[in-house]
Amino acid sequence: MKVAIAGAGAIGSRFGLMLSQGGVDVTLIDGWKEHINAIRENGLQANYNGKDVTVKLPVMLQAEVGRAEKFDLVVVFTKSMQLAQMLHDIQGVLGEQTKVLCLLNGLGHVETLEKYVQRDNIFLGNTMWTAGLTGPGKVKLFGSGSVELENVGDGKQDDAKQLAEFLSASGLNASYSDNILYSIYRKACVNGTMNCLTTLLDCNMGQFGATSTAHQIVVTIVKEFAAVAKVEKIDLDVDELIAHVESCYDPSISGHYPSMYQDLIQNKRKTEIDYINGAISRKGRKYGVPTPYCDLITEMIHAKEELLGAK
Ligand SMILES: NC(=O)C1=CN([C@@H]2O[C@H](COP(=O)(O)OP(=O)(O)OC[C@H]3O[C@@H](n4cnc5c(N)ncnc54)[C@H](OP(=O)(O)O)[C@@H]3O)[C@@H](O)[C@H]2O)C=CC1
Ligand SMILES: CC(C)(CO)C(=O)C(=O)O
Repeated sequence: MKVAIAGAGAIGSRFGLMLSQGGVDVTLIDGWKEHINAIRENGLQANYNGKDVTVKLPVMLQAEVGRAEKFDLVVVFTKSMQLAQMLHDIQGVLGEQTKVLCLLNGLGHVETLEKYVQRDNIFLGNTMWTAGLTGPGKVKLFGSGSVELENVGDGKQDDAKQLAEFLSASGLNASYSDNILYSIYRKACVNGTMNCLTTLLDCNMGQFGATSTAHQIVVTIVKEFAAVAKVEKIDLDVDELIAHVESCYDPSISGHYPSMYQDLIQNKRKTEIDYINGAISRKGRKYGVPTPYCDLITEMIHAKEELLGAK
């Protein structure tokens, strides 16, 4: 299977590396010139579970994708606000049969995907793998993770199951979910707590979890997500979700600085807050459900973006 990772930042690079080590023909596509040039010249350099590994992978600059050979599978891994542009730029390598798997954090990506990809070819999911960029062409990868995915098109369950098996063959620990909207909300609860709180408090997940107020803040935010999801007929199991969020304090991943922290604190880049807590605030307003913590967090992250001059 010929695979492209469209959006080969931190987590896209992890997937590229693991698939390549699993023997898959994988190409990285990204818009960041220095990053793509560094991988082209020196390979993708990873500190992978404490060992230095270099992997030679074909790369393409997003703006130069053109009409190269079609891929069988494209895994999109841009930031939420870059998704539409990426899908626009890679049209030339999407064939009639090309499956597009979206594992971005956040809510509302199907609407964007459907503007560029036929519904039958869209697969949606999320991942608990972690990754961090340490410079152009360089990533730090540790810990373990998982992927959950489902078909968006009717009757494409078998394709989704095969896709999960295909990813698992490279160690990505993927499974088919028959209720991916539930899983996406479940993952959004992790991002709606860990990502914004570590960013506002300038700490990693374990350090946040060790504070005396962590549990109460997590409980309140998860309850806001659950109240909004309920209006959409998705019944979140609040206790299980709190335990799931708090599994981020496990020593195997507690040292991770979430992707929002990497964006704003490390790289002074704008965040995905409007697709996470901001999405809950908007939905809450629409449905008449109060979401005071998500409202405040969204405003505070935007204020911090302004203070740090994020681009
Ligand atoms: N990192 C993680 O551990 C996880 C991330 N996710 C999700 O996956 C998606 C992708 O996230 P992630 O891989 O972290 O994103 P990254 O920020 O690492 O990469 C996304 C894009 O941002 C641009 N970019 C990143 N850093 C720089 C820089 N220093 N200078 C210039 N451009 C840069 C690049 O594209 P361009 O130049 O075109 O802007 C890159 O493709 C998001 O939805 C995220 O929430 C999900 C699970 C875990
Ligand atoms: C859950 C977590 C924190 C790591 O998978 C993540 O999704 C992120 O860093 O954005």
